[in-house]
Amino acid sequence: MNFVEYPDRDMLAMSLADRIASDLGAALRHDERVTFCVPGGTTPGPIFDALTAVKLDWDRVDVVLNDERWVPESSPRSNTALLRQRLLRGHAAAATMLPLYADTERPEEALDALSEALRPHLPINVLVLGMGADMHTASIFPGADRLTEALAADAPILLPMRADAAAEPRITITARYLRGALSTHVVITGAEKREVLERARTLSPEEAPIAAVLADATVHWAE
Ligand SMILES: O=C(O)[C@H](O)[C@@H](O)[C@H](O)[C@H](O)COP(=O)(O)O
Repeated sequence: MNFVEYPDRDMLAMSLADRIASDLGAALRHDERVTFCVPGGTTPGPIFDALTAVKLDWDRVDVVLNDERWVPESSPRSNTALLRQRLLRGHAAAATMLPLYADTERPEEALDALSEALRPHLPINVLVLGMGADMHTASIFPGADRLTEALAADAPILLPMRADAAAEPRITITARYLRGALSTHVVITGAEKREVLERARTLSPEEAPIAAVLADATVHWAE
């Protein structure tokens, strides 16, 4: 694991956006289409804002979320809506969003269709992940109902996930396919998450799901 510390959150957002742009640019030189997988939640907004100003062949980039809350796009908790509002704008408006939500009551009903839509876009070229203070990443939560399956070496691409810490059912890319990414950046802010991340390094993925992806990751942190 590499750890990079920034003087403040603005610097983190600008520097990480540069780094992501350079990873995407390198991938675009090799591949006709490139998969860029990003977190929802509150941390990545400023990084998305910075990326919208970057000139790239965005029309060859497919963007997909790490995970989604099973809520319609009209909900303030929709990560899909966050992507539309903060990432798919400016230059990045030319990118294609791969769906991680469908208008069904339960994620189980849409699982096969969403998995098949994602399959041709794997492996992920550039992966950005967040982490919760409980050490979850994507929607792989400690204590979640399908945690062991989501961490398994033979896991499917996507799994539905329910956990006490998650307000609604979720759908998540499993650890196997997150670990398959060609470049991985974890973005965290604040003193608490830094301590939590250090502790996670000493724990198993069952206890600390973020530990499943740290080996090849660069962690980006600002107070
Ligand atoms: O849908 C989500 O919530 C995310 O994809 C999730 O994995 C997120 O990255 C962490 O929960 C951190 O969230 P914050 O950035 O809001 O702390």
